[in-house]
Amino acid sequence: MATSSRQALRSNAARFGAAVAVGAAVSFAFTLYGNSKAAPTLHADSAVPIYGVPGTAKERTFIAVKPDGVQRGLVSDIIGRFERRGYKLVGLKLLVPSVALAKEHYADLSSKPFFAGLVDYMTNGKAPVVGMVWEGPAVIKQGRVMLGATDPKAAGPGTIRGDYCLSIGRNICHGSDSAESAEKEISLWFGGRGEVVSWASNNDEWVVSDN
Ligand SMILES: Nc1ncnc2c1ncn2[C@@H]1O[C@H](COP(=O)(O)OP(=O)(O)OP(=O)(O)O)[C@@H](O)[C@H]1O
Repeated sequence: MATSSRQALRSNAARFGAAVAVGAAVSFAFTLYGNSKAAPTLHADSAVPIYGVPGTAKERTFIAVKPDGVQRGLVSDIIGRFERRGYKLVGLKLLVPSVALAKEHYADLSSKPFFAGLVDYMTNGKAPVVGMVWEGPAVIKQGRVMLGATDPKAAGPGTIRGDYCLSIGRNICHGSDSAESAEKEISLWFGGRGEVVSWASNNDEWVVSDN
């Protein structure tokens, strides 16, 4: 990883740590001087940006089941794999993306010969897209590992694409490939107020604790 990326992660983590400390202090003061009801679990860490904090347990990534995955009834399998791994679902929506959204999402591929077909396949409404935000340690990198290689013919068995696909043009899913992509894509697909929900899982103690 480049030094600048490491510094960015450290500074993100430091900012997150500071936000948590402030949140804890406010919560403590509330317990002492406010009414005695426990603080709600939802939005307990509302200081976290919707795209999460890379390099921490609050790292987030954008995962999508593309129209072929929805049409083929693979949504529950893909969600199930992330849930069983221990990742936390913090955003979920079903939509036919607009042409503008698909073009912005795939902007880096705009000069490719398959771009027009890719945008049409994502937006023509023959099936919707399921957009998701998943949270947990190293979820950006591990999400890509779980999806498998972009070209399913190179994807290993046990990966989503290795198990279910044959063609690069019908590879059923998408996952952010870096912290920068995750920030861009989560903001693009889940920019609306309240569309990403921070919540405390009762499993955290059993899944993400390092003792
Ligand atoms: N040669 C190709 N022919 C047709 N479609 C392609 C081709 N290469 C890529 N695509 C489509 O464009 C998508 C984005 O390609 P990209 O190179 O960004 O790979 P990726 O980041 O692994 O894929 P994704 O962004 O979907 O996770 C691919 O998932 C695939 O659907």
